[in-house]
Amino acid sequence: MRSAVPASATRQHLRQQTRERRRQLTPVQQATAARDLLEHCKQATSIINAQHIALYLANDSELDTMPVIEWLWQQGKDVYLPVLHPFSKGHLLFLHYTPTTRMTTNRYGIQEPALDIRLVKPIPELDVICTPLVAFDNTGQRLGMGGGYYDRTLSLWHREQRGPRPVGLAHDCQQVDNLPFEAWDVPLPEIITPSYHFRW
Ligand SMILES: Nc1nc2c(c(=O)[nH]1)N(C=O)[C@@H](CNc1ccc(C(=O)N[C@@H](CCC(=O)O)C(=O)O)cc1)CN2
Ligand SMILES: Nc1ncnc2c1ncn2[C@@H]1O[C@H](COP(=O)(O)OP(=O)(O)OP(=O)(O)O)[C@@H](O)[C@H]1O
Repeated sequence: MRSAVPASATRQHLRQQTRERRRQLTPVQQATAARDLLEHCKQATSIINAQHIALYLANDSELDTMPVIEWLWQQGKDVYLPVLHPFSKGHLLFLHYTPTTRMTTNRYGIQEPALDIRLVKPIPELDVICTPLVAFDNTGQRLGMGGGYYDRTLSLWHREQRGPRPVGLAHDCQQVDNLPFEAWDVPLPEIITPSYHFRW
């Protein structure tokens, strides 16, 4: 008989497993992955047609987005980064990011723009939100770091398929067979990895 393992325990276990796999990538593999990601992004209509694009700065062996960000700047696109909301727990703000933006380190050790109200972009005005993730499956289900930050950010998309379009970015080794998901988990309409552009 199968014993009942709570979904939360399985999710936690999957998080640990895929984060560990990602950490095994060598610096050369990371650099190659970042370059291959850029090549896919250059072909992605969702990105080509967007002007206001949110990305993230890599942390904990996540796929490095810096080559994509530099290419977007060259294309004259506006790039935004997530900032932990100063008082609305579990929510993100998105701030304009340029080569001269003043940066700070948030409570998770991730680099983010220093809070400046003038740089805040209301979420509905973003065209695309490139989301970090810890694991994904072959239906576009996504498992994040566990804070629910992106699930909240993408709730409009989830409910009504409007607002900024989410595009997941991940290493190939973050794909898993079966992701147990919860009602609030937002399935992604596309995920770009170094080797493939998934669309659902
Ligand atoms: N690069 C990047 N930026 C991002 C995210 C992300 O996944 N990647 N986020 C996506 O939501 C938000 C931050 N969310 C996070 C949620 C939980 C933990 C976390 O549990 N970190 C520690 C343990 C706690 C701690 O150090 O205080 C860990 O690494 O285990 C980190 C980030 C916003 N910025
Ligand atoms: N739209 C939402 N509104 C309110 N609470 C939410 C919402 N989405 C998620 N949550 C809460 O956030 C918590 C963390 O969710 P979950 O474990 O799915 O995060 P995650 O997808 O791994 O993280 P992230 O989205 O930050 O990358 C859950 O306890 C859930 O109740």
